[in-house]
Amino acid sequence: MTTPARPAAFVRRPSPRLSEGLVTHIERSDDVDPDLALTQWQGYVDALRAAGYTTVEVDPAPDCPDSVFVEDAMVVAGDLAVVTAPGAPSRQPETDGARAAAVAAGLTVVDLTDAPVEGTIALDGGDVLKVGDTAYVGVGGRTTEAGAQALAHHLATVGRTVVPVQIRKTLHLKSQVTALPDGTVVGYEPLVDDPAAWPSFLAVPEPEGAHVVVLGGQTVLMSDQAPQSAQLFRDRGWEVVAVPIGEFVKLEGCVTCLSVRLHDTD
Ligand SMILES: CN(C)C(=N)NCCC[C@H](N)C(=O)O
Repeated sequence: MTTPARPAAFVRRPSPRLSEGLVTHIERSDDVDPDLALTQWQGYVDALRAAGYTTVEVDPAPDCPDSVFVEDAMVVAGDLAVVTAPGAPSRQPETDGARAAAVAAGLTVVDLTDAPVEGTIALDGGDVLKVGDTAYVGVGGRTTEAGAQALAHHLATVGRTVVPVQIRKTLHLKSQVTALPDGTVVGYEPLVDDPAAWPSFLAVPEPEGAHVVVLGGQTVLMSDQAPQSAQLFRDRGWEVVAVPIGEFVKLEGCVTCLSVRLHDTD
């Protein structure tokens, strides 16, 4: 067992079948380019490394078109990894590799479904937005009420509290909002179910501007498809690393979905 130096991030190489990935809230694009996707994925991984992350590759799952969106297969809080129960049947085989990687990384690994909860337990990691000791969980798309309750059961063991949030407009909660360390929730208003539900909401001018990965310090990673939002973050004192991820956006992905981050304080 080799525990990666932190900050670390799990990533998963795109499947050659990426273009067959699921789309729910957007129109299917007929020009997903697997070679360009691989180049963009490598650029994303390089950006994490340049920011000081140790990247750990989860074994590829070539038969799972959406497996590059590794965030959906596990939720990590501190040293605990909760292997999820993806809401889409085609994505359920992705969890075996995620579990193996989490075990190999020396994390304490539990299965979401091992929880004393009634009802159908389903949850995608993209529905879990962590802000301090709170995990907001989007319910209504891929994640069920029982899934949120099961996550609450597991995260309670590491002192975290789950707050369910109903979602309707987007695939995942993190498709509509992400958060800065001070609790500011960032979103593109037309795609946010209820901006007023967030105590500190920052509206950005582009859909892709809603997705930030805080790399530590004052740096955020985001898509290069949101230049005005990037400027807004710069004006607020953030350094922005912008990466091209357009091939993944065509499949309803964003910067958060392409990795699972492990921080000392997470
Ligand atoms: C925060 N987001 C958006 C995610 N964590 N995952 C995106 C998964 C996209 C995939 N085609 C699907 O439909 O499952």
